[in-house]
Formats: sequence, structure tokens, C-alpha cells
Amino acid sequence: MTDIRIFDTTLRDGEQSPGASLNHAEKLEIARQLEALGVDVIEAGFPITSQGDFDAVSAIAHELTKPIVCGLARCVPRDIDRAGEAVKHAKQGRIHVFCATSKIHREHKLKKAFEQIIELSQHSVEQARGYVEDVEFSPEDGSRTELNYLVDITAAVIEAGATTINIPDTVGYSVPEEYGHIFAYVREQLPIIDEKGIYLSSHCHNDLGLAVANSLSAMQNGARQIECTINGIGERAGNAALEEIVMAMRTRADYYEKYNTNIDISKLYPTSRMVSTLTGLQVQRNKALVGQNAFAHESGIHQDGMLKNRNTYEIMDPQTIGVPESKLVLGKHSGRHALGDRIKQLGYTIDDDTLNRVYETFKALADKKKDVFDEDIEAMIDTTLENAAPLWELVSFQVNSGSGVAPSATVTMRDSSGEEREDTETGDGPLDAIFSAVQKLTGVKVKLEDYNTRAVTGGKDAQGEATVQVNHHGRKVRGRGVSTDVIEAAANAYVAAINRIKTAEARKVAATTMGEDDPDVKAESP
Ligand SMILES: CC(=O)SCCNC(=O)CCNC(=O)[C@H](O)C(C)(C)COP(=O)(O)OP(=O)(O)OC[C@H]1O[C@@H](n2cnc3c(N)ncnc32)[C@H](O)[C@@H]1OP(=O)(O)O
Ligand SMILES: CC(C)C(=O)C(=O)O
Ligand SMILES: [Mg+2]
Repeated sequence: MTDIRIFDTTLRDGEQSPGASLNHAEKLEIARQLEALGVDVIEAGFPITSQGDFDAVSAIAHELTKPIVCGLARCVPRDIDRAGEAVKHAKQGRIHVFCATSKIHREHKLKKAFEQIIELSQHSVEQARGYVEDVEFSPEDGSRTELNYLVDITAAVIEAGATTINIPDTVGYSVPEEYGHIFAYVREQLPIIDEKGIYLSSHCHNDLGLAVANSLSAMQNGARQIECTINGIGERAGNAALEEIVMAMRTRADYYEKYNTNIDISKLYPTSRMVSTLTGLQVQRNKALVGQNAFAHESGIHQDGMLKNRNTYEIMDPQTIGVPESKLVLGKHSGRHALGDRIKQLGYTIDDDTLNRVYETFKALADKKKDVFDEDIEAMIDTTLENAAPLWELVSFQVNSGSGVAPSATVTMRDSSGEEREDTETGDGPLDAIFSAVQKLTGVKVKLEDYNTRAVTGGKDAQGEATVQVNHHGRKVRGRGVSTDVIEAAANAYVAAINRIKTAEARKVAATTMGEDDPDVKAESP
């Protein structure tokens, strides 16, 4: 049997999905769930990106005990220093250094000759080895790099101390036979890989819908680590989906008989739900394994087959991946124990204080709504984590709008010192009026770029989830809110976005007062 390392990059490449940024509490919650899922490596972030990313990688490295915790770095000394600092408390820490090697990236992006790239990569790997023994190197855009160059850079970084070589299909251009051949070729040219027990790794993007197929092909040609994300989230069309890779190997164990992973498949579905809820990235209905329709049967002939023998139309038992058999129904008579137990089953490990805050919201919701479903609970946890330490809170609002009336809103908000303030504004519509009042009260001016709503659960008393994206001095910031009242959900989402901006500003002030360079403002260039 060959053990395949599952390297999860949901918190790094996954978080690079437009609109998916996560706050500190949300990242920790996902990291804990990934540990419970059994992933071998967690790429927790790219520490040079911002103080927030650094803090999250550092907190995850402090807390998690089982997986290797990894931070990404360019071949830039300051990137490597930050990554080294961030993972230094990990039980097993890794620095992942990357440098693009393809002709197009060499000439147009890095503006460096291949020889310079080799030298830079070697120095960077050596620098990273000064922090940790476990160093991964990725020749970015590896699948579009000349094969002899790939071999040369692989040999050079192994000599410098790299222990894992990841060959990414950065732009999702490769096809399975070709991508597999790259691994077979590099291994054949460099026997040192097998002799020294160097891990080869795949990292595939889904621009042509081939990320999972390419990953499996790499595995069959010698990759012993697969990089992937929950729900396949990631840059552009996303990364290879963890759940699809693992279940392809499990369901077709007859075909992939030599390979094994440490993943606890019963946690796949709850993990998918958590990542979707906390990132706000909805899973498409027909997504393999975790989409709403993945195990639904609509047509008569299929239903007939299912009733006679479910294997006629189902190749997996949904319960083995943690799809719940029936929806839990909690109501206003339920107590903290029942709620806490259900939250645990959903994969969250919240503390008592958070449970108490969720319980308060739960009771308020149960008063308005007959049944409280899993999705409602997930939405409540999401809102609580999103507002882990809210700077501003929406206390109440009233809107006045209708035909022939200029829409206006009166909003009351409370700041972190507990002081309440009220303001009335007019706008193009009720939401515009509320948003103007929130801007006035908080003193943060932003431009609304995107606004979406959807029902979290079914029925006429369904909860509505609102997401907004605002632009603050060129930086896009997202916020989410949930309520049975869609206007209140939108107002909460807007306040959540403002709180994110305020939190980032407070961090910048703290970093500047401490005399540190603020990586949010400008990172060092190579
Ligand atoms: C394939 C991937 O997924 S790679 C990871 C992509 N993820 C991200 O970029 C998210 C986080 N990124 C960021 O926050 C910022 O881009 C930072 C902090 C890393 C850098 O910000 P800035 O210093 O302002 O640079 P900016 O992003 O505009 O440009 C990138 C610079 O890094 C250089 N660069 C890119 N990759 C590498 C590398 N692997 N090694 C060394 N330099 C690199 C580029 O050539 C460019 O340099 P230049 O300024 O000399 O032209
Ligand atoms: C940083 C590298 C591995 C990456 O994400 C890519 O090339 O897609
Ligand atoms: Mg990538």
C-alpha cells in the first residue's frame, strides 16, 4: 500500500477565491475540522500577505497537534522570515517556497533568466531550512515548464534541502496523460527522489474541469502528496476537490488498489457544509458528493430502481460521507445541551461563551420560526464567528418606504464602548438609506459593489442570508448577515463588512505603534 498525503490548501489557495476571505475565528474553526477530517498537511495561509494571515497561521500552528502546518512564501527573504516565524510553534511546521519556472512567467512576470530562478530558488530553500526541516518547493506553472528545466530545478532544490517537490498545474492547462507523464519523467531522470524519500506532489487547478483526473494521474505516476481544497474552492475555477479525490480512491478501490489516505470519510459532508457556510461560497447543486442533488433521484425509472435496490443508481452510500439521514428539528423548547450536541455533530468546537451567544440567537429565532434546521444553526454560528469581537453592533432600525415616498431609514448602533447613537438618512431605496446611516454612524465610507440574498432554509419562515461586498480605498471587503427579515440580514452584512475594515485598521495602528513594518501596507519586493 502507498500512503497518499492529503495536503489541504482550503485556507490558502481556497481563500484566494474571490469573495471568500475568512476571519481569524473562522480559519481556526475550519483548521480544527480539517484536523478531525484527518488531512496530513494544512496550508494555513501566506503569512506575508497581512498581519491577519500571519496571526491565523501562527494560531493554527500553536493549536493543532496532528497535521503538518504549512505557510507559503515567495522566494523573497522577508516572506520566508514571516513564514518561518508563523510556523515556529507547530509540532510539525513546513515552509512552502514557490517560484515560477515556465517561459511565459520567466519572461513576462519575473523578468528573470532560468539560471537566476534556479539560484534564487536554491537560496530560498536554504533560508527556509534555517527555520524548519520540512521544506516544500513548487516550480509555479510547472506543467507549462520545459521538462529539462523542471528536472534541473528539482535537482537543484533537493540539493538545497527541499523535502517535497510540488509540480503545479497552476492554470489548469494540463490533461491527465500529459500531467502523469511529467511525474514519471522527473522521477525517471532523478533517481535521488526515490533514494532520498523525497515526496512528489500534485497541485491542480480546474480551468478545464480536469483537476481531479489530473491529480489521480499524478498519483499513479509517483506523486505521494495531493494538494486540494474542500468543495474544490480556489483561484478562478478552483482547485482539485478533496472529497472527490478521496472518494474516487475509496469507491474505486478495485482500480486504485495500491493507494490509501488517512481521511475519515464520515466527516467529508460536515466539512463541506462548514467551508461553504463560513466562506459564503455556495456549493453548486449538482456538485459530486456534496451538492444538494448528489444523492437525489427525480425520475420514475431511477426511483423504481432505487426502491428495488439502491445500488442500481447509487455508487456510494451518502451516510458513509456524513450526509445526515434526516433533518434534525430543534425548537423553542430545546436547551443548551441539545443545541450544543447538534453543533458538535455539525463539526464545530465552539467554547461555552460562543455557545451561549448562539443559544441567545437560537431562542430569538425559535420564537419567530417553528422548526430550526441544521442550516439555520450553521448560519447562526457563522454570524457569531463573523462578529467574534464586533466593534459596531446594529441595535435597531426602522425604514419608511413605499410608492411616492422618499425612502428613509433610522438606524441605532452601539460602539465597542457601549455608547448608542442614532441617525436618519434618505436613499435610493430602503437598503441604500440604511447603508448611508451606517456609514454616517461608523465614519467609514465605502462603495457597495455587490449584494446578494438567498434563503438558507425552506418554508415561508425561512432565514435569509445576505452577502455584501464593499470597496474601501481599493480593498474589497465582504460581510454576511442572516435573519428571517431580509432587510435586517442585509443591514447585518453591511455592519459585518464595516467591522472587518475597522479590525484591519486597528491591526495596522497596532503594528505601526510597535514599530513593525505593516505587511498589509507594502510587502518587500524581491
Ligand atoms: C499561484 C499562486 O497561487 S501564488 C500565490 C498567490 N497569492 C497571492 O498573491 C495572495 C497574497 N498576495 C499578496 O498579498 C501580495 O501579492 C504580496 C504581499 C504577496 C506581494 O505584494 P506586492 O509586494 O505589493 O507585490 P505584487 O503582488 O503587486 O507583485 C508581486 C511581486 O512579486 C514577484 N513575485 C511573484 N512570485 C514570486 C516568487 N515566487 N518569488 C519572488 N518574487 C515573486 C512579482 O514578480 C512581483 O515583483 P515586482 O514587484 O518586482 O514586479
Ligand atoms: C503556490 C502554488 C503551488 C500554487 O498555488 C499554484 O501554482 O497554483
Ligand atoms: Mg494554486
